[in-house]
Amino acid sequence: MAAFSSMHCPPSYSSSIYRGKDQSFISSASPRFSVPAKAKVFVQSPGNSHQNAVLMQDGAVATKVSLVGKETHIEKLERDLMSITSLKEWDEKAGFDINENESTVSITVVGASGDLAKKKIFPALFALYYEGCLPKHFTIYGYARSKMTDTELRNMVSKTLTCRIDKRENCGEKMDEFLKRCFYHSGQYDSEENFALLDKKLKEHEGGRVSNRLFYLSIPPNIFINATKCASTSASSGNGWTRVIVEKPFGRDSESSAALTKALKQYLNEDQIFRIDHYLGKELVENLSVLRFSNLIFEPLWSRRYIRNVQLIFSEDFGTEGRGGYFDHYGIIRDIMQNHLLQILALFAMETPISLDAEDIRNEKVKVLRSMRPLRLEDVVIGQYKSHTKGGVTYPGYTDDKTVPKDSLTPTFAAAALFIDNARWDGVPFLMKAGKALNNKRAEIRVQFRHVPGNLYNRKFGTDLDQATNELVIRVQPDEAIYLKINNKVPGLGMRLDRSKLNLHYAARYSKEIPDAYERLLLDAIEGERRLFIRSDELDAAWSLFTPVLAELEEKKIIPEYYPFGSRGPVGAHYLAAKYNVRWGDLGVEQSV
Ligand SMILES: NC(=O)C1=CN([C@@H]2O[C@H](COP(=O)(O)OP(=O)(O)OC[C@H]3O[C@@H](n4cnc5c(N)ncnc54)[C@H](OP(=O)(O)O)[C@@H]3O)[C@@H](O)[C@H]2O)C=CC1
Ligand SMILES: O=C1O[C@H](COP(=O)(O)O)[C@@H](O)[C@H](O)[C@H]1O
Repeated sequence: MAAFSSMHCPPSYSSSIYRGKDQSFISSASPRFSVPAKAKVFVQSPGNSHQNAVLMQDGAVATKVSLVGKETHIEKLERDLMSITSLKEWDEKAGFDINENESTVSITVVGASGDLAKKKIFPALFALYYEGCLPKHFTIYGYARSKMTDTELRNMVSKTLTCRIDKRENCGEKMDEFLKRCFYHSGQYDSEENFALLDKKLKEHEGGRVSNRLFYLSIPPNIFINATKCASTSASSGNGWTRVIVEKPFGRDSESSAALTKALKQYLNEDQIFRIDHYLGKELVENLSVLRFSNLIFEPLWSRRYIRNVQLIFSEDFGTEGRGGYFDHYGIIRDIMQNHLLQILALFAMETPISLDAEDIRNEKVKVLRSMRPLRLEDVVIGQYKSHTKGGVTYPGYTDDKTVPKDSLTPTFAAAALFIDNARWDGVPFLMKAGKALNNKRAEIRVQFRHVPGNLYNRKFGTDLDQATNELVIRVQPDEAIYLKINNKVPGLGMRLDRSKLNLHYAARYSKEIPDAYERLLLDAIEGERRLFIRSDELDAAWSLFTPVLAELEEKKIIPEYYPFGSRGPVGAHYLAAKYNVRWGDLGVEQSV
């Protein structure tokens, strides 16, 4: 059967076959098949009246699936292969064996000695292993310049691995098994020879099987291109797929991003590039589309007709902590808004995609981004945290970080008002707020609905109608929840109203621990599922919204509003919201639910 199928790690769309374009069907199972690069078509579901064909593009599985008989979709397929109705027959005709014993996946973490690798990537890979989501034959290689033996890597990695709260059974044993599959190769990021040596080692582990290779570039952006070049020229798979996960930042403006894309495409096809935005892998971000498109009650309200404003809020209660050198070159707008918050906005605001196919979803996201007005300077407020002493403890200011220039104007906080000029969202402010060293850590989406016209109960709310507005809150983290604030009669003989919450609190509703975003994204990359990765045109559209204002902020040397470490951030954010008749929803007294 399929190399990576497992009862424990269903892909996002597993066990469902759903309708795509022109009555075509998209099979969830398809991306799980590891098919050699030369394959053109693969027909599955023998005996099923909806025979599915999976088109291959440059060695990657594209989930465009057609009903047999729909000539428009199958014209391009090779006729002799069209008649194939079983895996066995495919193997015989195509001359490949895709039995799971015959294929491998090698995952190379480039920059394995770094912060992200330790904090997120290795733990996510272990979680996938624990859940039985990695293929039978897999090998993990750490690659970096630091000198380390396999044992030293294993020691380093072992300190970062944790067991799930709800799944501790055999966890220690599983860790040992996992660590035995981890190896290390020391090399320079710009050395084809060093990557060729890695290739040799990978081949030894692959033992002549079809080799699929995933490179995770967990390195500073200035070395992305060299590492891609070397990995692609000296360590690509000869008979399977090769994919590269690229971490953000994808440039620092339209021009540098386009240059990065161009350079990457010298060595890789777009289909091989997996630009990661880990917010897309977060449970509640993934759930956004489910909430909208599989509940009748939300989609009809999802427009300027009923929604007054949308707020996308990110805050952290710690500073740049050791990442000041990186951060100072980028700032909060590039670090959080241009990617994480904008991606959420696009998913939130997009039209219904034709299907759940990656390209259909990404097409809709691009349309939203292209319908947006570039951000204007007058719609942005920036801030920077300064040192603050509280309870006898002194918290450092941003420029106290030794890697940050003393006169840095880099924003660690920003608020912005964005607009989508399309029929659905015309005039609705989308407010973003992102900051470090604030009073709490959270990420949420707040949807404030319009006032009820001619509300019979207006008198009960006094003059502040905002108090009575319905608000839908999607709390992405921490303590995931979706709740809707409604007006309700307080039980009793009188007529007193209060605001109550219809509350879906994940910890109370689901006993299962929520997987880390990196787990989902790594699994998707292994399976060739691109839905949660950023396509180059999305990236271009995202940069064109922010590039002009970023340039203006820098050219005009706009001074950020200073705010104390641990505070609620600059007051300018309130004025910006007030300009559009909005009040930030996170500032009211709101008990955690
Ligand atoms: N850390 C995080 O929380 C997040 C990081 N990212 C992105 O992920 C990527 C990796 O991040 P992170 O792990 O923090 O990065 P690190 O700064 O920890 O760098 C990773 C590794 O790259 C090597 N390296 C560092 N600087 C240089 C340099 N100037 N020249 C050559 N090699 C260098 C080092 O390995 P060695 O010296 O052994 O070769 C280091 O261990 C970056 O692109 C970052 O922007 C994205 C989101 C969050
Ligand atoms: O991409 C980034 O994200 C982290 C926040 O991620 P989270 O999953 O912990 O919310 C942020 O700290 C970092 O500055 C940024 O580069």
